[in-house]
Amino acid sequence: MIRIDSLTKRYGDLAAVDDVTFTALPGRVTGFLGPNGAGKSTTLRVLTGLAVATSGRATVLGRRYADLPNPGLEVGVLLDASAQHGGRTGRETLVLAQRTMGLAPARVDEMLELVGLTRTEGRRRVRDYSLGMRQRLGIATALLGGPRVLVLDEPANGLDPAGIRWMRDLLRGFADAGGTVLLSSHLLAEIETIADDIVVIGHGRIVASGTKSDLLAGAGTLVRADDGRGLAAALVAAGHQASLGPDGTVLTDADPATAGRAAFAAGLAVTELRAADGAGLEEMFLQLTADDQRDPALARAAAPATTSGVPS
Ligand SMILES: Nc1ncnc2c1ncn2[C@@H]1O[C@H](COP(=O)(O)OP(=O)(O)OP(=O)(O)O)[C@@H](O)[C@H]1O
Repeated sequence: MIRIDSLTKRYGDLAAVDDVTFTALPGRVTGFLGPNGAGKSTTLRVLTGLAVATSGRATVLGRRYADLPNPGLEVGVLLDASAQHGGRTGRETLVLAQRTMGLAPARVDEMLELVGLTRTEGRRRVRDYSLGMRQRLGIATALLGGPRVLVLDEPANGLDPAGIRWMRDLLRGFADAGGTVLLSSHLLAEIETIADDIVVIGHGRIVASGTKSDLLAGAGTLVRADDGRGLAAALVAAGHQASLGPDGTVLTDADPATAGRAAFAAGLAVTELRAADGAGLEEMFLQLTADDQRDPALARAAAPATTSGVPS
């Protein structure tokens, strides 16, 4: 289990992470979702002891990362696949980690095989690896010590579609076997296909979190009319929460039939009406995390779908 508790990390005046609290549970894949600069990497860096928190606490399996005697045996970490030493071969990279962790040498070849790097590729220098191959090597290093927890920052970067499917299956299997997976991404679609629980961060703050199904179920209804502003006002006047998105669609917490009736009562012709589902989640993600598009009404509309943390 991973616990992030009232975590704040400041760089001068900037609160890169601002009072963030959430939990990643065993047996589940938790997606940590946010746009560029939202504070995902900073949170993961504090969690893995690479940055010091200004306040609050981050623990893995009940302890701070720095207090784990042989961390690689407890938690596998991949924060930046391109940061691996370019002058070493993939195999050497794994051998070094294997010796540092005090593992049997056979683990190296097992891991190369597991991540789909051939013997020939294992003998090539990392500087000659594609980004996708570096991700695979990074995942091999993370899994080497047989940890119960995985922390991955944008692990799908550089992977081709088959690679993404491979990684998804690998992480699913890891969680199904009782492991805890926390992975970050700025891509909703990626998180949506892989995660059981989703934590959305924007401008250093958690803006929504819960199970994926809760977030999807609470995504509401998307309605469009020629007069979007009038439509949003009519829905609010009828007692619903509604917000006008940048593309003219209105996201409301009313069900589709109720939203359609409210528009009809206001004399507005509806040109599109559907359950928001994933589109609603995307809309919510975009609006809750982008300063210039943020709309307090939408934040309120999203509120019933959110919880203070991933349910335990
Ligand atoms: N060492 C640092 N010094 C100063 N500011 C920093 C430092 N590290 C991160 N920041 C700032 O903190 C904020 C959060 O950055 P962070 O890298 O955590 O975002 P992110 O969500 O991981 O983004 P991305 O998806 O682009 O990787 C950004 O405004 C970034 O510029």
